[in-house]
Amino acid sequence: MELLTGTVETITYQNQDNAFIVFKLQPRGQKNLVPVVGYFAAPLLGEEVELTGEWVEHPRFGRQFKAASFKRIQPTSLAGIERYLGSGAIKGIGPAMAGRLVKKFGAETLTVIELFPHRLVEVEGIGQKKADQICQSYAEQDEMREIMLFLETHGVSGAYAAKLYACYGGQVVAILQQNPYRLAEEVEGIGFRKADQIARSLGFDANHPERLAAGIQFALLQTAQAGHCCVPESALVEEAAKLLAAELAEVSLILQHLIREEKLCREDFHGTTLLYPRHLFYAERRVADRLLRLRDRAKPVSAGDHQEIVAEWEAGARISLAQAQREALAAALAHGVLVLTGGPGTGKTTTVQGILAVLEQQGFKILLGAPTGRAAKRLAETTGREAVTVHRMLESTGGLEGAPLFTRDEENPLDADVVILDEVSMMDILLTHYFLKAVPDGCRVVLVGDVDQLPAVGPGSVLKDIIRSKVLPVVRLTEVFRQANESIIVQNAHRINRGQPPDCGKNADFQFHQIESAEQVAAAILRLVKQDLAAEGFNPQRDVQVLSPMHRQVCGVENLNKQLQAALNPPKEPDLTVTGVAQVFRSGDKVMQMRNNYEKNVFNGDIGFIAEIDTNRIVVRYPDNDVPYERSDFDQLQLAYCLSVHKSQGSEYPVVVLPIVPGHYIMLQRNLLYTAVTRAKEKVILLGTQAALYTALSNDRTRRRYTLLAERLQGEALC
Ligand SMILES: Nc1ncnc2c1ncn2[C@@H]1O[C@H](COP(=O)(O)OP(=O)(O)OP(=O)(O)O)[C@@H](O)[C@H]1O
Repeated sequence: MELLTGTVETITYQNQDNAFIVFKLQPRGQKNLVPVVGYFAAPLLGEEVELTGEWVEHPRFGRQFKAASFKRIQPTSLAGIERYLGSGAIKGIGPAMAGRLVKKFGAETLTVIELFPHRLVEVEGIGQKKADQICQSYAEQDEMREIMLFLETHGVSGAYAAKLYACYGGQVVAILQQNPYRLAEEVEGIGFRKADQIARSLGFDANHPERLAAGIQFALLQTAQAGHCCVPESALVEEAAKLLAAELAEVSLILQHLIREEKLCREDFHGTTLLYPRHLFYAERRVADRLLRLRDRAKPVSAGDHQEIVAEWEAGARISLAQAQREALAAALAHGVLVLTGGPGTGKTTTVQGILAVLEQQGFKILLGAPTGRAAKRLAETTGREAVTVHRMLESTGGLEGAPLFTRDEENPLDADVVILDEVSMMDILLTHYFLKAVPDGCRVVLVGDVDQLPAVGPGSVLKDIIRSKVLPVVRLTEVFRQANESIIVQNAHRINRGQPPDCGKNADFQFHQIESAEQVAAAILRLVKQDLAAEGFNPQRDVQVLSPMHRQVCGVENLNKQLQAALNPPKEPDLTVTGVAQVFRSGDKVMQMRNNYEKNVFNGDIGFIAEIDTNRIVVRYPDNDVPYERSDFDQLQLAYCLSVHKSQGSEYPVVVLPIVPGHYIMLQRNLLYTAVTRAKEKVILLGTQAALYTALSNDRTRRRYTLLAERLQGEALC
């Protein structure tokens, strides 16, 4: 290992994700600049650093210094001090001011800022306020430097330093030494694994109680990520013990402690102890309470026979409703809560129109919404009224994932007599909780959705649980009104839902391409999208949506995205490419927002196109707005040429293309195929093997999610 000391001249490249950095160094006492590469947080321009590393010969870039670590040394030369101060690192000092400071205080400049800041006002252009600002910013830099050094010594990339500093200020080091596991709960972007890495490097024992407690919480949240609201105690202990490589008894002991301290919640149900993360426990309880209360407290409708009101509407609208549709209208008049479910073409929209009309006739103020932007847009189109996302209805004001902030709540409820929500199969327990909190007493709630679709990505199976409970009014529409010749997609969706193979014989709007190998399927998808469908007049980017059951493998989302990007949006010269998390973005790319971002007003599943791109900034054009992303937000975006079926929920596309190959067998489920097919309006193309198709059709074992919502609604005696 060699030592190399010098001044940082330019930062050539910096990758925020893995902290890989390339910069040019002016070695002390030498004339020529030297390229340096390494894995650490970037030093500041003009900073003096001492590098430890070795000289290597890069096949393309030639001789360079590969630094294993570096230490910052305060700049000593006048030019170095000026450069450092003028680099923008210190708030209130630009290059010109840096020059004036160095001219005035010379080699003592940094000492003056640090120890005699009252002298700063001697420099032209610095008043007391500016002097205070410089002094404070310098102190912060100093603290940051200390934190970075501390983190680097413990094997954590300095990229986390800014995050930690923003959260804890100067307390970071003290907090890390006391309980680094706090980070997993308190700092966005740091999970248990990272916190554990820091803790272990700080010398925390593998069986330290804080470690075991954090591991249990982490395991519990992972079950929520898999869609459960709660988990049996024995399963949690086993999972946490495996994760922590700890004894079951040790984990169990800490778990009891956490329960006593109410860090997580417990419910005994028929001899099984179920454990909940606190927020899901309260959400589930309140959703049940609220639904029962709303069911029984609806503002009464004006006198009149409900059946007559419905019949009157039918006559006026010149429509003859099916019996179940009539029941739905009457139930909406009679009860505070109504669930309306049914597959495609069973007349849900028509029924909603009827419900709207009869309730509006009562003089009720009605709001319409859906969990995603696309679904809200569709609802607006089919009803001809304003419909918004649930987030917008609740007037979201930001907050974090899992802890959103809404203006509308029990204290400031929605101004409505009726709220109708569509695509409720996509509502998880938390969003349902926030929604119901904001519904005032006496207001009617109509929940519409297709219970056979995949459940929400988030925890719970709200729609299914409500139906299972049998204590709230539910109308299930089963009669398919669309004729076979009108929509082969609808007919086939119902066949799939019954476990029967789709009819792919004659109709070009529902095709099955028998292809044996996954590689050939991927190649056929590219050809279809780029050539065949384009030749039929479909826009490959806007009209066609490729879906996939899985992320990995040749026909998985990741690979198909890469290939479709190369085929549909190849690099243009000169074209800037920006590397996000494991993917490359280019101008014009079709991308999807991966999680709710209340501040940017863009939500999980929204799709747009990259309108502007720069190393540190991307602007995505969504249908309703342009949204800028800074580098640190890039991980919120994913290429959307191909989407997982889960992510496509609630959206519709003219054409859906779906690989269905044996390699995806874990995910080959009937409701997944059903969800994918029902996304298409005009055409469905399945590519793969008959065997894989039959596997999907015959697998209707949808994994039951652990929730007790149905039991709570039924008033089961829970502890
Ligand atoms: N009672 C009825 N009698 C005759 N036709 C009906 C009846 N109800 C609905 N339809 C017709 O059936 C078709 C499907 O109805 P609608 O759009 O309401 O169903 P949907 O469940 O919302 O379907 P999708 O989810 O596919 O949009 C429409 O053409 C509609 O006009």
